[in-house]
Amino acid sequence: MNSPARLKPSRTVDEITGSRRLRRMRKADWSRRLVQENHLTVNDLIWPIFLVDGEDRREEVAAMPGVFRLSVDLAVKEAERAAKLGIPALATFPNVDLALRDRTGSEILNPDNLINRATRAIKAAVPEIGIITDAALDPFTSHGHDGILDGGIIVNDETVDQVAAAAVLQAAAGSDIIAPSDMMDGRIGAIRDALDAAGFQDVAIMSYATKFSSAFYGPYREAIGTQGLLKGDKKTYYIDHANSDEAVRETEQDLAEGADMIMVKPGLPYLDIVRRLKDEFQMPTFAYQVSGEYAMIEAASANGWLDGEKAMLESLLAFKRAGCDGILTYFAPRVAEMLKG
Ligand SMILES: NCC(=O)CCC(=O)O
Ligand SMILES: [Mg+2]
Repeated sequence: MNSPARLKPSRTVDEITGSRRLRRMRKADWSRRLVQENHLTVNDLIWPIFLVDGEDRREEVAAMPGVFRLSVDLAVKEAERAAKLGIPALATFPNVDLALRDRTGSEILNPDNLINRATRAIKAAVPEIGIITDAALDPFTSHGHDGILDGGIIVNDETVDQVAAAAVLQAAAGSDIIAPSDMMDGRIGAIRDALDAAGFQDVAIMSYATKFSSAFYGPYREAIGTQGLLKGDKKTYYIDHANSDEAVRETEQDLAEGADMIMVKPGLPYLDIVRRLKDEFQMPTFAYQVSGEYAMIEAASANGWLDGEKAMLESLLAFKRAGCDGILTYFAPRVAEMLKG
């Protein structure tokens, strides 16, 4: 019989590899640590947190076990914890009272809206932590879209005006980085102009340069309460997930308009985009490990189908390997605890 095991190879492994045996450096923990190329540290973490009105309120997001909507007082406590853990920055996302949502998302222009109140409270209590705010309309609109809806169309330019005005209010509340997630054309330049005109030259912009139309945002929509509201999809403004050149064009434009940092979203299924953008632009590059990615790891882990902790760490290190300078991740406090201990 011609069993493969019995075939005599014509060359030895040393002949085949030229004695370059790559397993040599993998033989022990110490040698693996010595040649490890990428590392995850607490400095790589941005923690997205969800906000809700009220006091002493802490509601778990059903599709995101371990993730909570927090009233501002509790968000301040979590910010204190994050700062103690060494997490550099938080990104806040509000679940706005339904009564305050309307067709144009006008509540985003309230200087005392949930985001701005949270920013002020956190900055007052924990000035050393960075605050990143999203100047996007979706938590504020009655239809869950990221723009002003007019005759069935998400109108670009009116949305940009409103987002730029909201960015100034967020900066005035103490936000350090404005991170607009809506993908309207021209928003980065408009926000930069508006911030500069208002004297906020030092407030940075992290562009959601490449936000793809994706099924992985599902649990987030539950978290901010837009899942029942959203009609249709966001394909007229988010990037088609079939495209990669388009992501380069979007990023080029946002950088030309004044973005200080760029972000890719979702994360893990889009590492090719991360690598491409890092190679092309050499800018501070981030990825958002979104709600659906978190939920997948958590669900599989809860079922005993994979080791959740290991999968979490592996996924985060993969972002570093792909070229990320940092990751927005709901795992941030858990990872920070682990890295500390
Ligand atoms: N503007 C922020 C998001 O859309 C987050 C999406 C997610 O975590 O699924
Ligand atoms: Mg763009």
